[in-house]
Amino acid sequence: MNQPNKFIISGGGTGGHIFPAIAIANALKAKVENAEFLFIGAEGRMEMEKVPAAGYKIIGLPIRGFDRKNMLRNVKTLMLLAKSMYKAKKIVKDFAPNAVIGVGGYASGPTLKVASQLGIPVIVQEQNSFAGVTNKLLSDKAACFCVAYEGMERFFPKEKIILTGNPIRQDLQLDPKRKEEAYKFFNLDPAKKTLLVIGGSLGARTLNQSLLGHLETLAQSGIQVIWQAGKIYIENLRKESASSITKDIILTDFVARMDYAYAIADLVISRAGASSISELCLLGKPSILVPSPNVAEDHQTHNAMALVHKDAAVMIKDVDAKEQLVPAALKLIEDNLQLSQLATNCLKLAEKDSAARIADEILKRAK
Ligand SMILES: CC(=O)N[C@H]1[C@@H](OP(=O)(O)OP(=O)(O)OC[C@H]2O[C@@H](n3ccc(=O)[nH]c3=O)[C@H](O)[C@@H]2O)O[C@H](CO)[C@@H](O)[C@@H]1O
Repeated sequence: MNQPNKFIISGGGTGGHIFPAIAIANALKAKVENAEFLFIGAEGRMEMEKVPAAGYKIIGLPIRGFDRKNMLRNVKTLMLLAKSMYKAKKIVKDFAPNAVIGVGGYASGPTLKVASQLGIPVIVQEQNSFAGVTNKLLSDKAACFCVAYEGMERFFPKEKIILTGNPIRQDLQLDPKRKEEAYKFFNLDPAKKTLLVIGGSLGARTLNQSLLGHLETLAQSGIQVIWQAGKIYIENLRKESASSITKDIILTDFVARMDYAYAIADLVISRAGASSISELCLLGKPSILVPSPNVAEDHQTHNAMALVHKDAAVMIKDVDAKEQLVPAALKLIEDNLQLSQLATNCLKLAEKDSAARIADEILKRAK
């Protein structure tokens, strides 16, 4: 019997949906000879850039989110939704995949809906402890839901849930050679401690303001910092921080080589997005988590608390960050005992081989 080898993967919007999608494709590629992939994303969103950079083809739908405040704008949004459904149907029919995988985000709604209408098996991967709107709407259509947290039967039928963990990019694995390369890559000093600051895939205003307010202290602390500010914040931040940025502070909009950044990080300050948390656990990185208050049902606090309860991370609330974050980080990064306890405890929470396990579930259900 021929092995299923054609897959559509749909979703995106932020790195938290896109990178798991790429990890799933890579895992399928490792298992399936002559595998063919097509990604379906939303026009103008991050996936249209990141997916081709990972070597996969993507087509964009003209879809966008509903605006709760501006009803007039939603008339246009409805028209775009109809257009997206039509376009998705044509793409799915033409490509004729053996399975369609949804990772959350606007584009996965129409794609998964038309796939299920066409009788193609649909598999959903939900990264968070709280299900996204699109994924919830698919609860009766999908063949299974690969999830990362317990208790997801609040959102999906119990018999369809499989606890796989979040698929993490394989290229993040640490090795000593990579560490050496990483110091060179960032032009940083192996003799100094390194603090990595990551505001999720888009950057985080609160983290930026917290660092900006303590820049002098940071510059004089003797540690070095990789500071990911986010595409929308970087320009202003460069202006505001110019006089205090030393060669020990690397300010960037986005870290393309997260493998290098993690490799040399003694401590990570991070938002509590699902993939960020899974990566910190898999790599055993001590962290201070500052959950975003701007996400559905405060799910980042739930994500963070799963670690805090096991003494596997420190949490600082968004409202306290400006005052407490930098002093807490400077204290923790010098406390080798606490750093190593946090590292050991978060390693215990890692779900290994998630991408390969999800690929197996997809292959079991593909037509
Ligand atoms: C504000 C918002 O809506 N956040 C959501 C979004 O987060 P967000 O898109 O920030 O996603 P995650 O924290 O889950 O993942 C971020 C990913 O981007 C990568 N990365 C990040 C920064 C960088 O400079 N370079 C880089 O490669 C990280 O290594 C990681 O793989 O999706 C997540 C998964 O559904 C949710 O849990 C978050 O609540």
